[in-house]
Amino acid sequence: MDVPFAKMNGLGNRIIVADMRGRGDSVSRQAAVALNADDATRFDQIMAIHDARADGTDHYIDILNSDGSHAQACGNGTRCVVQALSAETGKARFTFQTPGGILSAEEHSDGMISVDMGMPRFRWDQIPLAEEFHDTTGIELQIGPIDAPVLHTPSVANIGNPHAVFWVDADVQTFDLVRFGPLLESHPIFPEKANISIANVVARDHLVIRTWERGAGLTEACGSAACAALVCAARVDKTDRAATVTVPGGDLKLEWREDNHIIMTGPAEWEFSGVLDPQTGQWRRDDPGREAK
Ligand SMILES: N[C@@H](CCC[C@H](N)C(=O)O)C(=O)O
Repeated sequence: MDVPFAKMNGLGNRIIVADMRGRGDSVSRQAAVALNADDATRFDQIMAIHDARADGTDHYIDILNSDGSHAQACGNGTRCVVQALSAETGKARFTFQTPGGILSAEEHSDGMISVDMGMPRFRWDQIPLAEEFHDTTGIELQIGPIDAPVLHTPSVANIGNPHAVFWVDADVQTFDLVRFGPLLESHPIFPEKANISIANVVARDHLVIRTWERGAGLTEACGSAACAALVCAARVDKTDRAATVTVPGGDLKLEWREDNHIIMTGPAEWEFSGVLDPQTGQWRRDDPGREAK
């Protein structure tokens, strides 16, 4: 039976929110391939809303990357889920169980949405890495010629999902992330692969990043990568604990609170709604009158 869905985005991170409540299945890999084959529904992540599976939570959220792999966290996608559920219920606060843990989120009166992305983890076996590194603020990894690496010594963090952040003092757009990203994403040092970001600290309260996402490739925004860049910078005093992180799609406001929780605030945008078959990916619009603004 078909399910309602919304095509949305979080600063250009292409999100499909699928309403799987009341069903025992999730969106199939076949459906993901079919949706990605259509320009209108091509996505970076699918956020599948399921009935709650843990006390004190509103829903379980399953996260699918565009290559069919499952992710543990999706900051931009979580904001889209909040906006969709808030429009349906009139509620502003939600608690979700995700594969990466329990997330709380709130939609503010100005439409911005804050997500508590939980606490970062920095131990080598929490990222995870394939070998022991005592100092994860900069691990031995580089790309390019041995004597003149293009990118090297990344910081690593787990934000529910694994991240590597390479620091540069140049425009992040000038690095060939399309070439380097897939090589680094699947580097043997990352047994669960990794999201690869290039980060430029432009001020103590402002970073600019660009991300090659695990399982999705180059995206306009990656919320968990923005969180990784901030905490990796702040833990070595490159920045303060609160900063704006600029991604190609726009700005996110982040705060790494003293209680070790990371709060990410940003927008979500509805594009169109429809219904889809979660097994085949066949879909149709159901609300032609309510086109994106
Ligand atoms: N775009 C997401 C991250 C989605 C998951 C990531 N590709 C992974 O597999 O770890 C975000 O906004 O956090």
